[in-house]
Amino acid sequence: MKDKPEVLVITHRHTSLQTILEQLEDVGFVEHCNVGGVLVDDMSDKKDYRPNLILTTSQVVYNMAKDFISDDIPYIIAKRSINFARIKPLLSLPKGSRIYVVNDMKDSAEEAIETLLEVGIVHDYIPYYGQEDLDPTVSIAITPGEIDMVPHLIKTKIDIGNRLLDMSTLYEIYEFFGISTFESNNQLSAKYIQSIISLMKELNVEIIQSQGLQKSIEGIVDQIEEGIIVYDQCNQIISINMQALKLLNRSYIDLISKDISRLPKNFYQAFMKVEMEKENFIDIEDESFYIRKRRIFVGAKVFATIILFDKMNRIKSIETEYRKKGRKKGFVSKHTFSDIKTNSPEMLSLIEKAKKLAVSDSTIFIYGETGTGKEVMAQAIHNASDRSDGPFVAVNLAAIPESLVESELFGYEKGAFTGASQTGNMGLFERGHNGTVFLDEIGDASPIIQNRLLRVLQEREVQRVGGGQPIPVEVRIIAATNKDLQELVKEKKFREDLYYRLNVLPITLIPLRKRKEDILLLSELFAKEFEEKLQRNSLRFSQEAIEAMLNYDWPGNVRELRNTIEYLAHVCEGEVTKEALPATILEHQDSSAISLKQEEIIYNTLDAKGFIHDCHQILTVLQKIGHRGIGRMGLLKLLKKNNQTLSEQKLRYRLEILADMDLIDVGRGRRGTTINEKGMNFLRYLENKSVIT
Ligand SMILES: Nc1ncnc2c1ncn2[C@@H]1O[C@H](COP(=O)(O)OP(=O)(O)OP(=O)(O)O)[C@@H](O)[C@H]1O
Repeated sequence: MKDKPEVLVITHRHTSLQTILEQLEDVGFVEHCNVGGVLVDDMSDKKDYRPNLILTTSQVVYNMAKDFISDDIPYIIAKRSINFARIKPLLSLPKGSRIYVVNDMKDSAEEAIETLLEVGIVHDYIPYYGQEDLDPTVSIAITPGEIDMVPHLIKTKIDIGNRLLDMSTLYEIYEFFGISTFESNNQLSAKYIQSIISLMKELNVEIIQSQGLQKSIEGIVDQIEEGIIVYDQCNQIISINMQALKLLNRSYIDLISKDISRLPKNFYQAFMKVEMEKENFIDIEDESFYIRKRRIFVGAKVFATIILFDKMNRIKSIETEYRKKGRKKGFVSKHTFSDIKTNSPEMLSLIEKAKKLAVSDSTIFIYGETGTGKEVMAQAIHNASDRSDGPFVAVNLAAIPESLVESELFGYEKGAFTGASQTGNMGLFERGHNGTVFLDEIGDASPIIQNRLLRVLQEREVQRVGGGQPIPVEVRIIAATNKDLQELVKEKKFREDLYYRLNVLPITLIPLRKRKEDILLLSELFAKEFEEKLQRNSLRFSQEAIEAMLNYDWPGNVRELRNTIEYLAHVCEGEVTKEALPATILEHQDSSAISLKQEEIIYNTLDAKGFIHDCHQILTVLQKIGHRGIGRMGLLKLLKKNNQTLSEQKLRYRLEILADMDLIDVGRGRRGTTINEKGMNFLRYLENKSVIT
């Protein structure tokens, strides 16, 4: 069995620790993680604390614990809420009383006051944490579990018990480990709603409302953007959020604690007839709605029902936005391996490897920083494979909203909802049949998407929304990401089993800063492209501009370089000076990197033009001639003797470049051309570089 991740709870007080551990057990969290606890005062440097997550009750406690735990362990500071079941005595206190709130530390006493105020129990609170001076006019004290600390003189002592982790903290912990809070064996939501119910039972609803207690309960459901209604097994509405009230055009008082049949008739009928756990699309009063209904179980017993609903046009506008962002590419791939321009030996050997992998049918996993050409590579692989006649379907997983995943990836049956096409709609996997599906930004897939993808990869079939037979799909998967998936797996944010299914044939693209030779090559290529597009004069990069571009890190890689050149093609006439470069490049000159040697810059410039070999020959001849110098025709002859056949025009152009770079001095009249000191240094550099033959 796989080891469960570990959570270490660190508190100051024993009772808090006990309460939190019990609560984590109650909500079923211990099924997912091993939970341990320690009092901060008991921590020792003899022990090696290495949990996956630390949960502490305050920043102060975390700071105290820091001596014994490594900085890189993530931590959550718990927000704690009052135990609703224990607050009854507070409701009968005279309004505006002066009350001590007693706790072991100033921070925790103040936090308890804040919580009391937040839930609407408003009095004149004074934090008490053991001060000597007592205010004789105060006769009431409230404490969350520290009854022994309450001064003897205080007449009325109310212990509201230890505070519980509030829902947002519980959600944060679940989210950290990528545990879906809606999984059927997960009782978090159920327990949460159960606590609301027991509160409702125990307290008179009117008192709660007058005290504003419901505020914190709704606070949570209100954060959800869809309409949400929760009703219990007696059909009583126990929670309803703002969005639902807006969609139903009703007020809170109209519906809370009322029978579910009190909802507007059309909605009530629609909610009752929709299928559980399915995407349902229904027309209500000329408007299409998306409805999803699910039961919450405690053990095997149905405990409550949640309805999530929203207008289709809001979902559609999310969809439109998504289509704009994620699906603009269509189903064809235009790039081939020859579009991947590079002079980098590592990239060239990577391309050779990719060509070999292309012919296999296995899943390919491309890792690379943003803009390094992952999609270009994926398209090239597709076009070099046996599937090149089939479709290439690109899916950007970071762009698909959760509510659309199912229908986008797997399609839907005809009539699944109003406005759906009569023939139904194919999902992206079906569209990719006999071709390639490119899953871009796979590292951004939510746990739910990850689950569904895993199922498709395992079973190689999809089922459309709205039922029907499973449809076999024959696709090759190429996945890509710029995230460290292994790290995400370690952090439990990415399913390990999915990772291994994807990471069959890995390819890692090299960032531009690690293949500086490509900066000039690609700059020249992009310059040509934009010169033609914009009908501009050809761009020439000054030596200083080149140096600055080589010294820049290009975090957006090839895409950033391309955008930069497009910008330069617009703003520069002819020469690109250093000053013309975008501010980001000038501001982020990587001063920590050893700036490139001058020879290296010259080399890169000549290499980008494909002139290295010719210039090497020219400089060698000039070196032999020495300071006497030689005219162009004489040089041409000597080069010919060395089997170097250049036309006069080509030689003239190369000499111009060498002179521009200040490697040779071109004599006027009878004085010939000579190599200068800088040229000699460069020649030595070339000779040391083994690539020159
Ligand atoms: N070697 C290359 N030669 C020419 N153009 C390239 C090369 N690599 C990338 N490009 C161009 O750079 C841009 C970014 O490439 P692409 O979209 O494939 O990157 P990506 O790694 O998929 O980016 P992201 O992670 O942001 O999705 C595109 O315009 C692409 O054509």
